[in-house]
Amino acid sequence: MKTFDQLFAELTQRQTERPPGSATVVALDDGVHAQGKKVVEEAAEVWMAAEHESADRTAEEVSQLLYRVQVLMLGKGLTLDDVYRYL
Ligand SMILES: N=c1c2ncn([C@@H]3O[C@H](COP(=O)(O)OP(=O)(O)OP(=O)(O)O)[C@@H](O)[C@H]3O)c2ncn1[C@@H]1O[C@H](COP(=O)(O)O)[C@@H](O)[C@H]1O
Repeated sequence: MKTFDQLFAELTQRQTERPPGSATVVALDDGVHAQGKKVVEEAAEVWMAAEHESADRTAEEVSQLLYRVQVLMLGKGLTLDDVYRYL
């Protein structure tokens, strides 16, 4: 189990260290256009799960959306503080 901030720290490390076999490294190399499409795709899956599936399936889709949002943030060069200052 990990928090949003812990996942972001882990993905930041992936971006810096670029270990082989990392899905995040591949997603970052795909660029912001592909990263944005993944955000939209996962957002739609969250919506569909919320309307038609269980709470647990919805939670799983939300976790994937959070992951995709973090990848896009890293792709765009954003930090957590860049976002948190608007909350
Ligand atoms: N939380 C995630 C995570 N969520 C999603 N994904 C990636 O997203 C893929 C699924 O996306 P798809 O668009 O193919 O999903 P889909 O076909 O819509 O699948 P469903 O939504 O139908 O399940 C997975 O196979 C992973 O590659 C993730 N990849 C990595 N993480 C975490 O990120 C960290 C770093 O991972 P690595 O970079 O792989 O080391 C680790 O803590 C991982 O647990």
